[in-house]
Amino acid sequence: MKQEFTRIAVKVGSNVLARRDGTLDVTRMSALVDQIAELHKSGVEIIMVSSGAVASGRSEIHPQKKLDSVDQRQLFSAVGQAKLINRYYELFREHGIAVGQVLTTKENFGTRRHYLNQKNCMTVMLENNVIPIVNENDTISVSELMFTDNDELSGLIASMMDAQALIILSNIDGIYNGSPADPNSSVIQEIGHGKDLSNYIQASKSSFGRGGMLTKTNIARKVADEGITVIIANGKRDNILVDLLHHPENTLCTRFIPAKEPVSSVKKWIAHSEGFAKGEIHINECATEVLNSEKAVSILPIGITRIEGEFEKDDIVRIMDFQGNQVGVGKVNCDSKQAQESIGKHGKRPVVHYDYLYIE
Ligand SMILES: Nc1ncnc2c1ncn2[C@@H]1O[C@H](COP(=O)(O)OP(=O)(O)O)[C@@H](O)[C@H]1O
Ligand SMILES: N[C@@H](CCC(=O)OP(=O)(O)O)C(=O)O
Repeated sequence: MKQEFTRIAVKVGSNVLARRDGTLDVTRMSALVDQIAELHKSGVEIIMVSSGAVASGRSEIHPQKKLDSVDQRQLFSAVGQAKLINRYYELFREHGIAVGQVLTTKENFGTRRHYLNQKNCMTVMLENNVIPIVNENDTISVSELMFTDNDELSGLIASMMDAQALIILSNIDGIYNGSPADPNSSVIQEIGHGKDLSNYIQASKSSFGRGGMLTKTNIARKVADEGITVIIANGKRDNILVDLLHHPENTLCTRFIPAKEPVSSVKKWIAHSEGFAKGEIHINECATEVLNSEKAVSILPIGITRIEGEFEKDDIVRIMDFQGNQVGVGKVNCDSKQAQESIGKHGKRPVVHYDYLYIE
């Protein structure tokens, strides 16, 4: 059978893997592993992003004294990740498939070198038929160092690995056009570019989830804008992964339609690096207009009105329009002092070159 996708990233949410009481649902894990093994054998390269470390550690350890939330997360994830990966390892081994663990942190996406090291690691794993199983290193990523949740991480991974599709498995069939609890609401099957979903999304999340549907939606949009199909589906449904790939038209899910224009890999990195921005470049009205047009333009000193923050050459900065709204992210060609000195001048080199500029 001809496959629509030959490289996919699959994110499995905590609540897909955890039972109501927080213990690891090994039956569900085993069913997902069977499906991934089937797809792998049919030639699809798969990168898994699996949550579940904290959830699986919680049921294993019962601390004597009350722990604060950071201590709890560190303790549960240290124990739970070992248990989780061990289960995956054994389950995939029954199919004769090798898996490897990749634990990462937000910091590892901040510099291009770390980014490329991670990419290389997962590329060599795929080349050797090893399935990478990625999770955040929850033992050391605490408070502001954390990803919003693993949806954010899965978006970064899909983009970094040039996946054709990102499948986000949660405990719900997709994005509903109202409260999922309301019998009158139904799953939105296709979401095109620029559709505002904010009215539909409730703040509620599942018992073990971290980010909720809002982060899923924001990430999905961004990733789809980079040319990657994003699918949100129910990981608790039997055979869901195989059905999504082999019978997409008959399988309930929400599908974000990808942008047609491919985005370069450097731009993909920049698009996801906003969290590392060191400063801001404010541009005038004319520069804002050109930037919003279809033209490929760089940020030139003549269009800059103000520089905020201190940055070095190659750092990431936010691009702000004349009304103070963020319009993009870019990698700077000079440090903040040089940028400051060049403001408003003609005939100078771009402060952010088009190749290193991502417009939102
Ligand atoms: N419009 C909506 N459609 C679907 N789910 C929604 C919507 N609004 C809020 N949600 C909630 O988002 C939850 C999924 O997000 P989350 O708990 O973070 O899952 P995960 O652990 O899989 O990442 C659903 O279980 C649901 O309660
Ligand atoms: N890294 C955490 C995942 C936390 C998280 O983001 O969970 P989810 O919202 O279910 O994707 C863990 O493994 O427990």
